[in-house]
Amino acid sequence: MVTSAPKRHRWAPTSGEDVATNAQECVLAEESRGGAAAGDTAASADDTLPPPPPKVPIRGLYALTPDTDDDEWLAAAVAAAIAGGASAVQYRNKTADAETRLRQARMLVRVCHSRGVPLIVNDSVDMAIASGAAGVHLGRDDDNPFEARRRLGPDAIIGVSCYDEFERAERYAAVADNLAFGSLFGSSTKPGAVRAPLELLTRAKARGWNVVGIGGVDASNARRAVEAGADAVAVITGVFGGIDRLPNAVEKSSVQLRGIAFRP
Ligand SMILES: Cc1ncc(COP(=O)(O)OP(=O)(O)O)c(N)n1
Ligand SMILES: Cc1nc(C(=O)O)sc1CCOP(=O)(O)O
Ligand SMILES: [Mg+2]
Repeated sequence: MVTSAPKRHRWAPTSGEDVATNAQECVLAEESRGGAAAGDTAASADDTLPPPPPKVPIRGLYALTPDTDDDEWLAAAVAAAIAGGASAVQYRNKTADAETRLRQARMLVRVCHSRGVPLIVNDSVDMAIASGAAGVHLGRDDDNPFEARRRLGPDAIIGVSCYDEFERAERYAAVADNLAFGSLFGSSTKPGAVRAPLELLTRAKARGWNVVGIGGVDASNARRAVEAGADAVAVITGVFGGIDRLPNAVEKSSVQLRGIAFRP
């Protein structure tokens, strides 16, 4: 289901100050060097993709991308989220066509894996395989998690959406690496999403699962999710914001959220 219109970002640097952000410098410098991210913002002749980092449980800040057709902004914003402390990134785009999604997923594989951060693809095992992603996130309308494990193997990260249903978590706990509950708070990305009580996080944590909280998480409420038991908070708006959020602002929101969400 389409949940939001694609966003155009008019972030391209127009002044020296705008350029002077870590993430933009990183992407632009790598482009000018012809380095790891050079082929990331445009079609690359080099098809080699960096492999995922070794699999570890997702903890702290898990950044999910907003819908956009602006590849340059997306690469810079994701690099900024990682510079700010995101420990995993999910490529989620509910409005782009398949060609755009594959191009963007492969681009983000380069951005993320070259920085030691896993890139998870939303919804589709095929897309995860085709893009060289570290794993996939599956909801109730997506591929079956058991089939996904069979196809992707033990090293892939598989996340499963559980909404407000503890029974769903019990069904998939054996095959999933992480189980997501939400929407914890009111979400502008998914305003109609069912609300999940924080207490579900506590129950899930007590079972020893890797627990992800999602939905309307921002710096004002992330602590409640973590105190209830979330190992990680999955965030779109609270990290990437609305249209035109500059990469340095993405980095700042990531620093703040990571500081709240990461338990040493
Ligand atoms: C970490 C995480 N949790 C939940 C979701 C939602 O998945 P789903 O219900 O399949 O909805 P869409 O994201 O596909 O609209 C998620 N993507 N990631
Ligand atoms: C993608 C998604 N899944 C949800 C769930 O409840 O399963 S809530 C949600 C939206 C998350 O975006 P934001 O951080 O902008 O609220
Ligand atoms: Mg889905």
